[in-house]
Amino acid sequence: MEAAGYEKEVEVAVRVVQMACSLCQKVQESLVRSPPDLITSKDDRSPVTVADWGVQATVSWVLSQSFGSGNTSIVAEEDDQTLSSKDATVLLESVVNTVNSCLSEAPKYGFRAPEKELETCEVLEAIRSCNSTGGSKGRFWVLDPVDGTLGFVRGDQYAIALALIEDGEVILGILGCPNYPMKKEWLNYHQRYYRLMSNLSPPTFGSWHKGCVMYARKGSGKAWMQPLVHDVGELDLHNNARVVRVSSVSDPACATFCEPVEKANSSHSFTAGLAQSVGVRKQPLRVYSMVKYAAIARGDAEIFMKFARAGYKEKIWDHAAGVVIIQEAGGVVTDAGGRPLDFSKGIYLEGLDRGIIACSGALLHEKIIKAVDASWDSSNL
Ligand SMILES: Nc1ncnc2c1ncn2[C@@H]1O[C@H](COP(=O)(O)OS(=O)(=O)O)[C@@H](OP(=O)(O)O)[C@H]1O
Ligand SMILES: [Mg+2]
Ligand SMILES: [Mg+2]
Ligand SMILES: [Mg+2]
Repeated sequence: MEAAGYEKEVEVAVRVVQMACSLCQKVQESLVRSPPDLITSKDDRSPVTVADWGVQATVSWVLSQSFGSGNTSIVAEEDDQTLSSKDATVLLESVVNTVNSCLSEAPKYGFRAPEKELETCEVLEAIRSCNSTGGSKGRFWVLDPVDGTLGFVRGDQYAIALALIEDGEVILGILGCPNYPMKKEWLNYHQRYYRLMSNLSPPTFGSWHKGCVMYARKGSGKAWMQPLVHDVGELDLHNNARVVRVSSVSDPACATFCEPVEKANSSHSFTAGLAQSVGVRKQPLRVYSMVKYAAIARGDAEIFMKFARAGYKEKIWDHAAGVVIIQEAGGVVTDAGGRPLDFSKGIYLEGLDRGIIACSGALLHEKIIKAVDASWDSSNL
């Protein structure tokens, strides 16, 4: 990434996301092998795991160390409520161990490890301190420690998403995609491999570069991708990252659209109607997490649509990193009314018109927006 400010922020953020990817790979490996007292449910019945809390604590601790705790404001998905309750001692112990094991490897990622292992109260404090509520003034980080937790617990795709917002604008976005290989052709190999995982214990697990980290700075006109790394020598952003670009396909007949796996998160029937009306012929690519944004940014798919049920309010951590990466890779992201997503109104994307549409180019985007208008009134959304 060329020198134009935010060098330290980019370096630190990419490296801490790399570190978080490694944490998640280890937890996912243990979940797939021996399910699961490391998973629990939140009040809305969505899953949360040792990895969600572990990543949040680790990223919070590293950002505070790197920029000073007084200068580090973080909006993040998880809180410490469940973990602090009396009957969560085993879970909490597991989170603390996971965080300490991850931080002991900090030097591999160019950070200083803590002088001694973090105490339970320090881990809880690191999680709790991510309590910014965002807004239109000043600087804050936005973190989704594990996006697509459902995919994560199912041994499938998930992402670690970190963004920096200043005065309501997303300035940096980093997406760690531990199961999304540098080349999409490697995906099949990976999926076959994972299905076998519960019976096999391959000695090389974790040592092959089966994931990637993507990142972009607003206004740079470039988005980058780096393989997952396991040593400080491989971290060099100049030598070990390559520019990614959106697809040049603009004919809907040749385009692929992606959407959430779960019908509960986005109406599959509505998007199927839209796809048909604009002439998209291929089957939708249903992928967990912000890996969908990564897929558009690097040209593996052309369209991403999400239409949540009425009343659901999208959260900023589910989109901030992905939006800037797609935009800098040459794509377009708006709500269904064609307006930019507004990250300046707190933790929710307030005022979002119906749904989210991300496309590799303006032509496809315009077609989808028109199709939404044409079919919205007869939809049940
Ligand atoms: N009802 C409803 N509608 C829409 N969106 C919801 C809903 N409930 C949750 N969420 C948020 O969706 C995030 C996961 O989105 P995905 O695109 O990965 O969905 S899916 O799992 O592929 O179906 C998921 O992110 P994580 O919690 O980080 O996994 C949630 O923030
Ligand atoms: Mg969640
Ligand atoms: Mg999420
Ligand atoms: Mg999450």
